[in-house]
Amino acid sequence: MQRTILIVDDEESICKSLGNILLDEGYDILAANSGEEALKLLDEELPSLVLLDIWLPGIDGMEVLKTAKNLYPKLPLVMMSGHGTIETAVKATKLGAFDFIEKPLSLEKIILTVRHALEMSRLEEENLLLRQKINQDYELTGTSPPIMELKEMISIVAPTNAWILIMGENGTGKELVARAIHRQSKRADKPMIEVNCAAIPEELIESELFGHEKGAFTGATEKKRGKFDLAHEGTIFLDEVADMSLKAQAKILRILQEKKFERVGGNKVIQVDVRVLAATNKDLEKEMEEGRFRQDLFYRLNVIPLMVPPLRSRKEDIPLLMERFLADFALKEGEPKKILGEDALAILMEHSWPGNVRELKNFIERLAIMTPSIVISAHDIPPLPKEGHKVEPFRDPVQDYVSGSFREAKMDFEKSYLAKKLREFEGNISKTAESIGLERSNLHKKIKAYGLESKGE
Ligand SMILES: Nc1ncnc2c1ncn2[C@@H]1O[C@H](COP(=O)(O)OP(=O)(O)OP(=O)(O)O)[C@@H](O)[C@H]1O
Repeated sequence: MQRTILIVDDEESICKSLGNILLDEGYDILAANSGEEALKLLDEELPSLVLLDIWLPGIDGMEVLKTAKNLYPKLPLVMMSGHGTIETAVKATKLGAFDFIEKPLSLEKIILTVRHALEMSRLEEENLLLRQKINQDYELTGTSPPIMELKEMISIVAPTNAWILIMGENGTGKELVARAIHRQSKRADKPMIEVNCAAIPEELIESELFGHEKGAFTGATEKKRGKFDLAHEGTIFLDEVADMSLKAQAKILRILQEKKFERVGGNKVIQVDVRVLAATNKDLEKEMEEGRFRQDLFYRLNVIPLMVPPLRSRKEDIPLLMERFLADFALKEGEPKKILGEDALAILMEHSWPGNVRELKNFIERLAIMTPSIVISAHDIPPLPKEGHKVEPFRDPVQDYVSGSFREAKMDFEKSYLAKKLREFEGNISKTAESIGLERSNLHKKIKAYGLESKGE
């Protein structure tokens, strides 16, 4: 693409000689001899870069810089001055100038700076477009009440720095939720680093998370930064957090509490500022009860819980999701988008999708590949498994009680509530009783009645 450079200098001869050199380099050139003229040309011609003298009659270079940065924040401006002091250079940089070149001008330096500035601005533009594309890929599709509620919650909690535990069955979109939170947070410009906790071997956990120095162990052929280090000022996303060994959980807990660590084989303490998001498809209450998940880690991570609903509880989203997956697939393959016939849709709406959105997405991709015609009809759909749901890690309490009596439901709720509260206070009956506003003796009776005796008492 042809780039236009605006040269602003009150000395006609500088405009001319600079202009000729840059013209030879293949750029289009505009010139202005005053600040007023420069601002007018900026408005009319939208150049790609400005070379701007500081000393100008009327509106001076610094003022032009300020106004231009205000109106066109992405425009690179390179300041030039014959009486340059460090202070003016610092001031110009603070106002957003790309660079500062002293007069007499070195032609080599000018050419290099111009190339560098234009390359930077091209990369910034490209980066922006890529980010927009990625954000689209990570958009949470759906307009059902549970998804709207989830989106609303995300918009409330994302801008805070709160730690969030995202729960839900496999394939419901927990990772998308984590990305949405990061994107809507104040840390959006910094990285979100994902850690698949289930995939890291226990013996490598420290080196993965904290990094290592060269030669720290056999195979450590070079220094490596850890995930926490890479996520500094950004977000770390601990996926499958319940699939770590207890030993690994203890290690993670320590760093989450102290927010500092040492690289393996190093002795420098590294301090990090990270926001932690975690996700799991397991029922952590049960995992804790059965001793597979540390309570202290649970309380540390679960500052705000978010539940991603299974697809079967928001079937009205299925048509929209299908449309999106068909469109994404067509774009990826460079083929025309296929259309799902009414009869085909009716069959797919019937299915319970135990693998949730991931299963639906894979199924739609397969259908798009296998169906030769543009319209996908009922006879193109292979038989769907008629199974009941997989064992669900999360219960919907209301669903569970529709067949029982009110009394049973109330007792069951009371029992889980008390068990949870007792766990929170590590089995201490006095503290639990005080916290929930119940007489100690009364709590004792209930603990006995529900068989909730804790080991400590
Ligand atoms: N609401 C949604 N809109 C669009 N795509 C979605 C939505 N929910 C999930 N997906 C897609 O479904 C797939 C699974 O989503 P994701 O990986 O976020 O699920 P998950 O809950 O983290 O799964 P797992 O527990 O197995 O790690 C991804 O390809 C994702 O893009």
